[in-house]
Amino acid sequence: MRVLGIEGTAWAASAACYDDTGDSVFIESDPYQPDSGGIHPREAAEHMGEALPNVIDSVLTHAAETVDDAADTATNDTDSPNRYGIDCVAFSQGPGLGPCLRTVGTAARAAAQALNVPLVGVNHMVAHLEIGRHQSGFDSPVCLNASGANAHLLGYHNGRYQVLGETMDTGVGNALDKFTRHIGWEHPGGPKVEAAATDGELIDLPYVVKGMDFSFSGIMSAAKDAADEGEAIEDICFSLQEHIFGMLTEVAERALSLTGTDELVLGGGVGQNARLQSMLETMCEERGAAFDVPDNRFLRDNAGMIAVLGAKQFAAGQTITIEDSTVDPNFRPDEVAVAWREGEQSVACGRGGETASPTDGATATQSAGDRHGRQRGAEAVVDIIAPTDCEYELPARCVRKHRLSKAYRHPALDTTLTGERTTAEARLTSEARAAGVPTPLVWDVDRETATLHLQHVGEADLAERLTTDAITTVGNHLAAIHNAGLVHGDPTTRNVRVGDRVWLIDFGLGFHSGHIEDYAMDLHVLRQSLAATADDPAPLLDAVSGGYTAVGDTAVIDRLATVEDRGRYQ
Ligand SMILES: C[C@@H](O)[C@H](NC(=O)OP(=O)(O)OC[C@H]1O[C@@H](n2cnc3c(N)ncnc32)[C@H](O)[C@@H]1O)C(=O)O
Ligand SMILES: [Fe+2]
Repeated sequence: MRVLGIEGTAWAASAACYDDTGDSVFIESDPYQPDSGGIHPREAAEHMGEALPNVIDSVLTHAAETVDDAADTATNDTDSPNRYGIDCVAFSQGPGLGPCLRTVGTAARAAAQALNVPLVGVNHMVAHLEIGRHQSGFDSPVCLNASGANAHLLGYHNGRYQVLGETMDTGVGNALDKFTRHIGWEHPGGPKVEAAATDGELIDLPYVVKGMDFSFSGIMSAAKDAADEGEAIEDICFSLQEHIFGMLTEVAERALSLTGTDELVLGGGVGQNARLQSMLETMCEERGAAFDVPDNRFLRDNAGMIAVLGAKQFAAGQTITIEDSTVDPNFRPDEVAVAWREGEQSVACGRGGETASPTDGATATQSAGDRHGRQRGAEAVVDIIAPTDCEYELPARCVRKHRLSKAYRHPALDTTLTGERTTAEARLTSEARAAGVPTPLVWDVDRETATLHLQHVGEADLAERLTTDAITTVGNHLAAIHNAGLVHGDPTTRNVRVGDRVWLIDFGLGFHSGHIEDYAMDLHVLRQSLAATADDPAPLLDAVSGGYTAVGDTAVIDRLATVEDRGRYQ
């Protein structure tokens, strides 16, 4: 099969021919370079209008020259529209800049009609991740897309690419580009930040992770302010990379931990960054997970990824009529019916929990959910310990939680984060308990070694025993802590323990707040973890709202709708 792919969502006017015999991809691209500032949508669309016909022509010329390789469909008649051996035209239907997308849509319709072949509409974000899965051969990986206008973690579950986590404001590339524009550098800024970062030293910038979601607006303002105040640009660039890529690597690790999968692929233009690649590689190595990055030509915007996914969609019968081929600037990846993977394994197939062998001193008396003495989460190692295995006397059922130092992170940032989170966890765990919510008693906290001694609670993680009753209780508990001005920060199904009661644990990302936006984010993080891992999420999602409303403020539920509907492509 041969597919003509067409891309042009923002800056790359690109066409490609994918031939599944031999898995070959021929790409021809013509980038738009703004004279000054960032991408101007109208100028970019004009560029698409001029450049697309040329790149399509080059690709068709290549297709005609190599048509013998696709002899099954081609004819030798030089007047036949099928002399290129093309079976369908696939194009980026969204997301992207409206004026650019409309130009691409027009070019794709014209090409499909001229070649007399069907049209396939491709979601650009799904294409960024499918190319990684295609090239790696992984079964059901977590996919980190780090592109210009977006940043998110996706995994296949219940017939869709579910969003495990995403930016709550700007895309990662756009965040870097906004900073470089502020200091007067030409677009695109990402590669220039990478080059400048080689000589930098760490300065303090905001680091914002909320469950598996994250935000870049605070860090961008802080970086611009630092530049205005005369900080060395190399230091800002270095620190931007350490913070932003550290955040992305951390949430990727959380997603691996939550889903239980051990495969990660990277996609998107920012994925070309060597520091981001090495952080992810180190993180995966530490966990024993497999990591794969496609070649640069498939990371930045390109029509090759559109043609490869187009071929999969075509084979699954996903062609569209001209009438249905309107473009969608806000096309979300989780709107796509992933027909080409029907019946395949979910990303959450391994979510039975992470375990490692017990260490010396671990007791053999664990409850059902703790199959071994040691649990390794995304952040910490938790050992169930005997009362005698400590310098001071402990009650019988105890855990020692040690936050691990992460080799992928800058050492100074690592020390700050592990220390702050250890202290926050001790404080907020106790405060939530005082607000009437079951949480472990805190026996001791040592910020220096990032270690806590906590009461052992519950029998299993909620992830292993998802019931509407338990979720309703989690809704009650979240409302109760919010009523007390506390935010959990990471209430996924791995941070709730169930047994005789329902316990909230792991307040390491918790903080004090009176803002309903922060409360709504807690509910969003919980809902996202359910939607991405539960077999039948609908009743569980209802239980979150039901439980919350029974105890808390309905304004938070209203805000949740806004948070989840928010257009996040900037
Ligand atoms: C919707 C679509 O138009 C958009 N595509 C897009 O923005 O182009 P993409 O090629 O995926 O990513 C471009 C971004 O990638 C950044 N970038 C490129 N090389 C980089 C590098 N070495 N380090 C950091 N950022 C880099 C650029 O600065 C720019 O912000 C998207 O996928 O979000
Ligand atoms: Fe892109």
